[in-house]
Amino acid sequence: MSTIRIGTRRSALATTQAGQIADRLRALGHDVELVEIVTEGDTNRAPLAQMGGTGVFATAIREALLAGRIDLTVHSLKDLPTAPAPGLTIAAIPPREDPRDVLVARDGLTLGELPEGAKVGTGSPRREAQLAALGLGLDIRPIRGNVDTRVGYVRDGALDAVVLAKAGLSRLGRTAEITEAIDPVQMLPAPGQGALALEIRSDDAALYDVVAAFDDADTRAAVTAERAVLAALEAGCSAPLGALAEVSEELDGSLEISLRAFVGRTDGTFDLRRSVTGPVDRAAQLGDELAALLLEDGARDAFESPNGDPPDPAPGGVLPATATVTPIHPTSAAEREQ
Ligand SMILES: NCc1[nH]cc(CCC(=O)O)c1CC(=O)O
Repeated sequence: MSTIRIGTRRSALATTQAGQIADRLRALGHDVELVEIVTEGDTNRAPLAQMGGTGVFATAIREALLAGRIDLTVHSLKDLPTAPAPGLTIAAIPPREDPRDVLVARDGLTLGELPEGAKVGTGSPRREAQLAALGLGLDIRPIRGNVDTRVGYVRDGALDAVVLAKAGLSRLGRTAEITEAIDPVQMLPAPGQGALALEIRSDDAALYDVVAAFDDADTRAAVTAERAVLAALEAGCSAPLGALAEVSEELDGSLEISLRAFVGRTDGTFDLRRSVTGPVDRAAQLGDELAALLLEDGARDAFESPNGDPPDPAPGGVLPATATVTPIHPTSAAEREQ
């Protein structure tokens, strides 16, 4: 097989994730080359929520895939829109890292030890809403930037703490800076957090056969359930929504998913948490059922700001339960943007 070109963003996290997959492919005897792709999310420093919604990071990379400039890309699944990309296939979802959010605080402090009024940085409405719901009187500050920049705000004293995904820190070898792994009872992660998605062109059957071996069925089932909640609520990646599915083995040997979700308001005035359980082969339906429960109990209110502004619409759609190889359907750039 010819050289496998892996497209990656320039950030430390993106190149590390792509590099780890490159290493695994090389260990199987393949030639691999990393190709850097610049995305709008990398060049525009505006808050992501203001930058045209879902898929800021994914769009440019997917265009490079469809154009044949690269053969494979490694997405952070939580940054990937739920709408399927015509002509592309998620060939593998490898075993997930710890999906939890973590606190990096000054002086080794935990959430409970932070003083009232402590400045906590996050650019995520989901994290902001769940921090606010704790009722600790924290002063939540909007921040953006890569992992190094965000941790830097604590190190240089600008902030008392920041909240980050544990998976990002562990992939960068920086777990020593974590001062608390936040219990999902307090903070549910983003759908797909800690998982990677390996995407290829749908007609690249040879590469599919190589990459599909990296797929982990339990992780795929879990993130399918989580992303179904996101899609059914038409929430988009910047909504104050958290979801976590955990797969466990029952006494009879069958595999069960336990799925929890949160929707809230960033000011903490709305906080709704519900859960469902069921067999792994019903992952997507469980997500739909949980979304229906949340809607029944007023989830729509969470996505409307207190001044009554309607939420940003986002396209629906769920990740396929199993990857399929389908021929490319030519699509316009406008359709791919969705
Ligand atoms: N939105 C940025 C982003 N995308 C994926 C990760 C971390 C790794 C992961 O969740 O897979 C991060 C950093 C963070 O949220 O702290």
